[in-house]
Amino acid sequence: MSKRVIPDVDLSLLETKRELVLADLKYAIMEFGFFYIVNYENYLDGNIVEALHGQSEKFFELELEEKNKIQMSNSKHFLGYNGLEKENTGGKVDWREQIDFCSTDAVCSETQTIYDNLSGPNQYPSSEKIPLFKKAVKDFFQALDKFSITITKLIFESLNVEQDEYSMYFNLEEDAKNFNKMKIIKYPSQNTLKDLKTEKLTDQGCGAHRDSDFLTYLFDLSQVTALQVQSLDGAWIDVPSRPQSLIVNVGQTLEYLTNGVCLSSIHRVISPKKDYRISIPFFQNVKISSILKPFKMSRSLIYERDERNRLIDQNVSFQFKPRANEPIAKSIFFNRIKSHRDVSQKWYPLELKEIDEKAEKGTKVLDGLEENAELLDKFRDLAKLFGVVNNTITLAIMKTIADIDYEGLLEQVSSLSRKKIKSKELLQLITIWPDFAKFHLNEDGRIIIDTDDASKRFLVNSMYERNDIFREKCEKWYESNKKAKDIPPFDISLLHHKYINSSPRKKNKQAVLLKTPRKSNIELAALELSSKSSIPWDNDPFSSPSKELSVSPFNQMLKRTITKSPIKRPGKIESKAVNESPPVTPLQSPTKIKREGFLDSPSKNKATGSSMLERIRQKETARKLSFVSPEKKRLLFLDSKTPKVLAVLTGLRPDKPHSIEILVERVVNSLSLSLPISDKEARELILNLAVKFPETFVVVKTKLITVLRWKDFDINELAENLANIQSDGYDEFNRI
Ligand SMILES: O=C(O)CCC(=O)C(=O)O
Ligand SMILES: [Fe+2]
Repeated sequence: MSKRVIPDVDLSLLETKRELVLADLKYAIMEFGFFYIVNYENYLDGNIVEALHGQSEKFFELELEEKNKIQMSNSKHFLGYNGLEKENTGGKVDWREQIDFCSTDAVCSETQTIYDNLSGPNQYPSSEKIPLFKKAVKDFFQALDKFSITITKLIFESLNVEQDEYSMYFNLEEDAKNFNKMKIIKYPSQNTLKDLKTEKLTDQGCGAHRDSDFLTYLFDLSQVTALQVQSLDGAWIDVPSRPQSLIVNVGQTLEYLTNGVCLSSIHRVISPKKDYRISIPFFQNVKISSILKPFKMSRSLIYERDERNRLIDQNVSFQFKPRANEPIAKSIFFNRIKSHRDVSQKWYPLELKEIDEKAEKGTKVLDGLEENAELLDKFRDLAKLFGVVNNTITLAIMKTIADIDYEGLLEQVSSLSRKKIKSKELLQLITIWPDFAKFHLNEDGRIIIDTDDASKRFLVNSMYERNDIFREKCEKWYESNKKAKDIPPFDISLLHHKYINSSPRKKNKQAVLLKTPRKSNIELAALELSSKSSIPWDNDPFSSPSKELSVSPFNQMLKRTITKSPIKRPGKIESKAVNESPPVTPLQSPTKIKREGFLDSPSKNKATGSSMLERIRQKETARKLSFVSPEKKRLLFLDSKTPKVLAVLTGLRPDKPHSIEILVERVVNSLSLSLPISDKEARELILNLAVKFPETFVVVKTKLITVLRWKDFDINELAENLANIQSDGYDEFNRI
């Protein structure tokens, strides 16, 4: 994982291979939040950037006294120069000097609120000392204001967000002014810093943080690598300086607007060892009067987001959350107040006092927002856990009419999450969403989930929406309990109460047990397998004859076994590509076994009217249906991966032919984090789409190249159909 490299987006391919560029972009913003833009000459004049770099060298060579003439504290707009030791991140000094500019410059709109002070006149160094500096800055802004809009349009195109939806956040016309910012930064080398002989010295060039803007474009012409980004598993990976390429990273505003689909990654700068480094980040913002509201993202993107989020390590903080119904300017403004105390003391003493007082009261001020970081972190974990629980119960109720045993659920969820989930955490979910599933106590005093009730709530179609509903509920709970230290777990003594009330119902429940399974076994097996989607192909349970379908937890459930296998110790995220299947835990309530015995009695069941003979027949049919040949199992296993491949294709243009080889690469890359698969497997999956969905996909083979073409499709519709299609058409590949 830590060896993974930051992806490239090659703009020279935009004219000829637009869909490839869009797919690269989508992959980069969703899986990394960081990427290089290469070959951008047609869209951005590299000379402008080089000119500014040259002027920046000259500026930093000026005497400190000269630089301090334009120090930031002169400006109530937070614009100007800051020398060393003026900025902190995470309570430590950032060893860098820098000058801040804004693109709106003197175009200062009428000041209606205090936040409008974010725009104002820039401060430039004396034109006698460096005559070309001001022009270089202005040219840079002009070029980047325009370039950033080009990239913005591509980003939204790659995510299928229509211009109508996002145009309110930007001035999209040519040469329109947006509120963008820029810094020119110099990081002294560790060697020179040593001479300072200060106790505060560390190698922190800039502490770990996430940018709160929309997108950041970083020019790093010194060619000194110092920037690092944290990958999903928490490892720091270098973002090397590369000639003729610029680094772009997703800010929290884009992450928020896309409902977490885009990833805003944590990054930091380590002071360079020998040589100083100059970098120029351009911070693109949305209109600062905007009140942000996330776009409705497509289901397939939400699915990909959730799959990715399952891999995120604990350290990555909760999603950025702007103040409800307040302009983004307020957040940016309070950020500035917090970061630049000397400016605030002079220009905004009351606001600074207010922030300090709040901080003292124990409420952390995060990104200028008044937030309870610890609680938000808990929600982040809880949202991940909910995803797993939601998935598990949904699949379980499709496979069984038996009640789900709480302890079994806990073990199952632990094994799928690859860490020990505490009962408390599961009960916290119920606090947040009490009606999510009905929990009861059974005759033995064990907690069970009433599957009858759950099946009404858990329609598989709404599985993704449930994750979103949960997030909304978290937000609501958080809004009214911001000061809470923790989320209280649901009080199980209340369950007892419920059981007594609902005990007459229990009798009917037994009748329900006679129902035949709600789904065909084929469908069930496919669903079951999709729950194992994070197991790499090499670990395919069907590749080795010794690993039978019965290893699956859900199959165990079907077999009504009560054997409990030990929980595997949770591994670190690095161990994602495990060499074995997750441990097996039965979900079914042990009490169910008793009921089966009861139901096997010769009497006719009152509720369903089925005789013992009928029940034996039903059982026999179910047994026959549950026999699946190893080849069929393999095909079903493949089917379980098809929705993911479809999700990747939704990011590409439907009206054009796509080379199979390029698609293979795309699928393998896009799924590399959530579902590592081989080229061979990806090819098989892609080609098979034309067999499975001949109405939608067609494979065309020419002498030189094999391509896939397809009509625009609804991923949910295809995924649903998938379960109904018999998986026996694979040898048709040979005919292609
Ligand atoms: O200078 C760099 O490489 C990164 C700077 C940065 O992340 C920032 O200022 O937000
Ligand atoms: Fe940054």
